[in-house]
Amino acid sequence: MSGLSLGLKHHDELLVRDLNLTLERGEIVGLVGESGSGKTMGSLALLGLLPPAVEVRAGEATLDGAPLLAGPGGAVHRRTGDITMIFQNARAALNPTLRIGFQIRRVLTAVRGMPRREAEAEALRLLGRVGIPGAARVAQAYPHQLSGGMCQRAVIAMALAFQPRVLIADEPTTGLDVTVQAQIFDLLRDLVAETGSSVLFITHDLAAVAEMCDRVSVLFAGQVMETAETVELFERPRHPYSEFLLASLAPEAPAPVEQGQTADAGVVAEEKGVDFSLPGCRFAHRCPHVFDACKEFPPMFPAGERHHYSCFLGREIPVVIAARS
Ligand SMILES: Nc1ncnc2c1ncn2[C@@H]1O[C@H](COP(=O)(O)OP(=O)(O)OP(=O)(O)O)[C@@H](O)[C@H]1O
Repeated sequence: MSGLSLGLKHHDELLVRDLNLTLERGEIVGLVGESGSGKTMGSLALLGLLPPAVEVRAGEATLDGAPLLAGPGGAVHRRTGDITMIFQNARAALNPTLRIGFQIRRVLTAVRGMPRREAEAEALRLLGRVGIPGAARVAQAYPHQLSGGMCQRAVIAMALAFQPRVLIADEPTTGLDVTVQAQIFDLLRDLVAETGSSVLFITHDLAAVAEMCDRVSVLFAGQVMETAETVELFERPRHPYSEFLLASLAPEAPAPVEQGQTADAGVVAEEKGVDFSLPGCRFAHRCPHVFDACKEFPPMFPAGERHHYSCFLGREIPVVIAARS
């Protein structure tokens, strides 16, 4: 995905600005950011499922070289199931009036054209594959009869039924207890290794990124602040916002508190103070290093082969900006 910009219809401001994202086969890429930073809208654009008030202003996306999204207007061309998404509240993603097994079987017959008998057996195999004990019994159950963790496993089984090339996992373990969370992480990692699908892992939790992701993009108020391999980001962050997030992860260091914001062990809080109509860096109002250059929108500067960051700090200030200030 390159240069994706999203805006509210009839408004000039951009909700997401110039989002670039690449997923290699079998790779888990994290999109981390606080509530409202645009993680979900960015992925919904790929699915052609943006809410009516939100539109694609610019950007393109391809899937295995084939065009997927061509903005503005954002026409989406994809085969059903090429990209599937799992959400935080798995129970809500399931139809409460239909048995689990039927819901998975329906995908297999409708999307993959499997005969009914074969689909029945495959649905049970998938339920077993995602670690559901007693798959035959669970296939007969309704969603309300399952725990939250079991519902998420069933939703992952349904996602697998599509044989997706890309799985978007939007906060898939929020609300689940830590043991179940760890099991779901293990499951997703195993599935990626097994199927070669790619995962776009959306989260507000940097610790989850450390555990799950090969690479990560850090989003703040619709602007990508930094993108790097996960280890590189943790060891050599270049953006002040990434540094701020990482500092909040360190157990011995009290989280930096800036202008009323608190950070809780790498879990990013909700951002409320951004004026989306201003042209400059969106983190400027919270940045301890803010200077004149930040009135302009910072491009992505390279810090390594797969490491880029959007900040003028430590950079030559472009002549055009120096002249204005
Ligand atoms: N249905 C909608 N119609 C119009 N604007 C929306 C809608 N849903 C979200 N937005 C706006 O789009 C922006 C990005 O929201 P988005 O849901 O993508 O953030 P997010 O990072 O996924 O947050 P969260 O972690 O809370 O899900 C926000 O400014 C939000 O107010």
